Amino acid sequence: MSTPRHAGARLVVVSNRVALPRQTATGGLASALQAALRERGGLWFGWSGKLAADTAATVHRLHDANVDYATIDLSRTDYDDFYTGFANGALWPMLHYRPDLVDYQRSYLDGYLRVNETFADRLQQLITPDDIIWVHDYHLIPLAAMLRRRGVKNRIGFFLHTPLPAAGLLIALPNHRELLETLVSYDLIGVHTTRDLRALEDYFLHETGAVMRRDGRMRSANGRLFRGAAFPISIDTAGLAEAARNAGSNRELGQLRDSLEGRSLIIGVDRLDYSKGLPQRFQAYAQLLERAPELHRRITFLQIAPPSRGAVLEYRQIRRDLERSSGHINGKYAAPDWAPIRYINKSFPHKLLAGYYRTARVGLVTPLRDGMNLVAKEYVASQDPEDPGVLVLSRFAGAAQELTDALLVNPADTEEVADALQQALAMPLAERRQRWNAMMAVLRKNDITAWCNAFLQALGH
Ligand SMILES: O=P(O)(O)OC[C@H]1O[C@H](O[C@H]2O[C@H](CO)[C@@H](O)[C@H](O)[C@H]2O)[C@H](O)[C@@H](O)[C@@H]1O
Ligand SMILES: O=c1ccn([C@@H]2O[C@H](COP(=O)(O)OP(=O)(O)O)[C@@H](O)[C@H]2O)c(=O)[nH]1
Repeated sequence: MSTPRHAGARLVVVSNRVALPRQTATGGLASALQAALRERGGLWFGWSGKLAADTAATVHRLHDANVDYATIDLSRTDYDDFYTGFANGALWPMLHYRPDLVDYQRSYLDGYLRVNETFADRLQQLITPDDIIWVHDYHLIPLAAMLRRRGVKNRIGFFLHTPLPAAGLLIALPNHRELLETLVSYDLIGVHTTRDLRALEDYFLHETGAVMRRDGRMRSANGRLFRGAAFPISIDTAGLAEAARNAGSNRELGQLRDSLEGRSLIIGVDRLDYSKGLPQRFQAYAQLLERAPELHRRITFLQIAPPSRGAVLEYRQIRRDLERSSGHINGKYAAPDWAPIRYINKSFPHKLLAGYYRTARVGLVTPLRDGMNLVAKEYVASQDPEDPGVLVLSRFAGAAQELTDALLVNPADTEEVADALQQALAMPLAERRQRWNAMMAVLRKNDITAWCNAFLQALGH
């Protein structure tokens, strides 16, 4: 076998969201890349998460545990147009099959392109010709094209962390071709699942005039060779399992356990995002309470939902809706000594979450669409092998392609979700173990290191 070109080369990761040391990373991209980079080392370049008078006036440098960080601030206007406006007001809903929520404005697209140009300028000053560059997510689609225009010849890979809908939907995005065709400047485009890959190839072959070659690469209309492939992202499986094992002495975990007084815990952990299916999840839980009075006082549903992207209208709306709906459920079913739902708009550190997951009899993960959903994988990895809990998982999370031993549900079918909750709560130990072992085998094989190596191996060839 030939030596992959990436062997020994420095890895330069570029993403909008960067998990700076000692920050709680609420978002799968940040959690996953943090784990991948700590293992392999390299440079991580992206947004600092802060606003300043001017975009990228300074490049902030930091070194911690094998990783160099280089981050830039954004001006208020660039944050509004690039992050809130185009990336999360137009691209995110489109990529999550919600064209009805797309708020497309030319000024947002201009801001998006402007920030990508700034990323290209700053990045060019940080890289050397041997570096392998790995760009992440929908915020930075045109970055490679902009780097190529500046003469950068390095291998450049791209990974899309969201789902990719079918071409028939993508073409509803104004100027889709100008934007998406820039992807051909990458040497490799990674997506999570084979469904996303089919959509990618279909888009290029049928909408842009690219052709598929015998070796699996595509040739774009302007003659560039590039390739798409599926790499389901994963977690630090062994690390999570260890954190969950060791969480026992944590004071906050002890407080949660004491407060349960022997009740079975159902846990949900999601950014407060309309793609996560939270209103439907709350409705399914209410249906369970309605149909199974014998479960009253015997179960508690803990939903952790840190606020996210609050500058986008839909995110503020969903927050209000869920406050109403959780209040309604407690108002209707609670007793003086029992609240059926605990709903928390706060983020928790990974290590504590691992203990919470292990305490929960059921992990409830029901996004309407999700690129992968790392919470589903973290829940499984955190379980006690002797007494594992049950994962109820949406068919429309990328994770469902691998975690086929979860109880798979359609999140829009709230009766089905209520059925699955009932089944999970009553599941005998032997079946729980058998399902957990099967899922854990998948996660041991495809952990974050395997994911990172698979992508870089493919990019190196
Ligand atoms: O950076 P934010 O705007 O605060 O949002 C957090 C991240 O959300 C999305 O995460 C995705 O990546 C996960 C890992 O691949 C995946 O499991 C999940 O399904 C995706 O939703 C977004 O794609 C990231 O860019 C954001 O940083
Ligand atoms: O309070 C919280 C909530 C979430 N997360 C982490 O945020 C990530 C969420 O990733 P996922 O892929 O499930 O969804 P995303 O938010 O990226 O769409 C997971 O690693 C969670 O452990 C966290 O650390 N603290």
